[in-house]
Amino acid sequence: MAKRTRSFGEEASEKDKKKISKEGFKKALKVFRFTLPYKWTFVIGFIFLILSQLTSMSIPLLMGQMVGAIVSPEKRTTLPDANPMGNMNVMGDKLQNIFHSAPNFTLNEVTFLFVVLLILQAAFSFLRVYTFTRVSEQSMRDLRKELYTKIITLPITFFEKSRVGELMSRITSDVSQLQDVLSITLAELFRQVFTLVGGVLLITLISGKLTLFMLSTFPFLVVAAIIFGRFIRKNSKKVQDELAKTNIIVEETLQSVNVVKAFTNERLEVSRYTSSIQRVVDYALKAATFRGGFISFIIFVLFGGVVGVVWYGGNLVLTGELDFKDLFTFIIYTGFIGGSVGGLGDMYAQIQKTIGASERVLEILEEKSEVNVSRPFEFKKTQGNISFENVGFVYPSRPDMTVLKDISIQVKAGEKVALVGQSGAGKSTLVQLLMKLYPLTKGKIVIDGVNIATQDVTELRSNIAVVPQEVMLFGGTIYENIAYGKPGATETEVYEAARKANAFDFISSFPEKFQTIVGERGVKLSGGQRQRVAIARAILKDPSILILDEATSALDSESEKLVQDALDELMKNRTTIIIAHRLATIRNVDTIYVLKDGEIAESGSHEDLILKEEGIYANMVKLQFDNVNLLVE
Ligand SMILES: Nc1ncnc2c1ncn2[C@@H]1O[C@H](COP(=O)(O)OP(=O)(O)OP(=O)(O)O)[C@@H](O)[C@H]1O
Repeated sequence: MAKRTRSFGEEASEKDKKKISKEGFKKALKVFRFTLPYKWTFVIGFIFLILSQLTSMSIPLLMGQMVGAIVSPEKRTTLPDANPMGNMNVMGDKLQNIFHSAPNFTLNEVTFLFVVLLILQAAFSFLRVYTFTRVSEQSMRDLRKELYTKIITLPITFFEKSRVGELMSRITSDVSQLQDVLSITLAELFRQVFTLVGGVLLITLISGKLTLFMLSTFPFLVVAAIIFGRFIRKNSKKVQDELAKTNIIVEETLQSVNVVKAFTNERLEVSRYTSSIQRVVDYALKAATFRGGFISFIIFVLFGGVVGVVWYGGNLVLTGELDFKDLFTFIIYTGFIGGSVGGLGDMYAQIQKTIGASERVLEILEEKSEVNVSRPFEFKKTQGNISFENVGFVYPSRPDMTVLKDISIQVKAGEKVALVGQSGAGKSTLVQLLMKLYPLTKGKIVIDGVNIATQDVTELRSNIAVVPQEVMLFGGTIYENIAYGKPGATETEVYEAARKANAFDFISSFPEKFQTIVGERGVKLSGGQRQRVAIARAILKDPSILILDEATSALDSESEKLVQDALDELMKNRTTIIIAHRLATIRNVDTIYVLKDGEIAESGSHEDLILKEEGIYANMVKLQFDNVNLLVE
């Protein structure tokens, strides 16, 4: 994961940030349980981090010694020769006295030490980066896996209240944020605190007076950071909100580009987009004014501080209170400390973002799954006797509207029934309840004597196949799309299913045959062809219960015959529930149920119902018949 580079003073995304509270911290820690299996690797990484930090912190000291060896070589303790390797013991003694004023080393010695230090530093840094990345990559893989498993096993009610884009961003950007923290931010935070505390301690050892002088510039920095920070945050938030609105315009218009074009609203959309991005620029410039002011102020104070330190330290050198090389070391440490103070602001923003991300991730992880994928599943075929007993239902998202009041339907194994009724009568809802997509409000649904409320959803749904109105194909080959009905199906089984579904011929007519790519980026299949692929998929699944949600848009008669024949093949020996729109197709079913106001208003065979005077079904048939006649005329 690449480090997110952010310029000094720039704010992290405002909406992603959370106030740092005890609760937030606790939650963030919960997400980090995914690192536990790799804790020892993490500890090793941490040791390397400390070692690399110690080596970094020694650099200014050695630089001071180097300067000392250059500017006043006469004061150095004499050594017999310039060969540093032969005098390790003497070097050891000198190292212990590194804080004392006399320059200890010859230029060669100190250069040698420097090289050793740099090699160590390089090795430690490499090992630190590698081990931390290892921990973060592995633990975030585990987290992503658990998150995806959780999302895909959540009940449909969860998806009704969440947007797909949002869920995607949890798996992608929220987890990336956590990953950044593990591989970069934690180490950076430690480094900066270490540099700050260690640096201040070291410069205090060099000169307490000068340290106090240097630290006196800090309050200015802190007050400025608080005042400017508030304005910057306010404006950055506005920029981000406006940017989000701009993105929504792009997303919505691209998704419904057909509508935009049909209504020739390109000009309108361009002007909507233009004014929105202009507002982004306005707010961004306002924020930039504060950010620029803040940065110039900080630069002024930082460099002013350095000038002040050089001036005051220079005076101490002139009065003999401080050695020149120590002043040099002091100034470099001051630079280190300044850098870490500047970085801490960004760290704070990163931690806030992390808390936000971990809260959102946890929110999903704490939802209740309807499927346990880790439990082995054994397929048990049902016979397909279905009984709806006084079923009542209200959608959880619309508690004020009773969709189904009291429905009782018995379907024996192998029977075919049809549900008819006006649009919105609750036909689709009833079959969704059979698939246990929602819990019933009242009554029960029993399959082969088992109340589905107590049944495992995988067991239940593995016995049901749906051929929906709008067939969705996955991006992939036709072969893969059919085989989706039975993962692991043999080639012969897939071809056989395609043949039974009347799909073999049209598939064979494509140059790539079964390997033709369909879906968003592939070949567009016609409505009838898609239906036949869906039927082949269902044939392969070989369920005992079949749900057919009839396509409302009539296919042309040839295509309709092919689809109908395929459906007849599919329906053989299966309990079938047909959600019917075109009544002509359900004449032969065993029972037709007419839904009205959440209840069964009429039921019986086509012949029975058609004879009912003023009957709802008889009326519907008459209406459709009249329409067809009108069309023919
Ligand atoms: N997920 C949902 N959340 C809330 N209300 C819903 C949901 N799905 C459907 N409804 C409402 O429930 C009622 C029944 O819808 P349903 O889709 O079952 O009707 P239908 O008879 O299948 O209609 P159509 O013939 O148009 O497909 C409608 O008023 C609909 O607005």
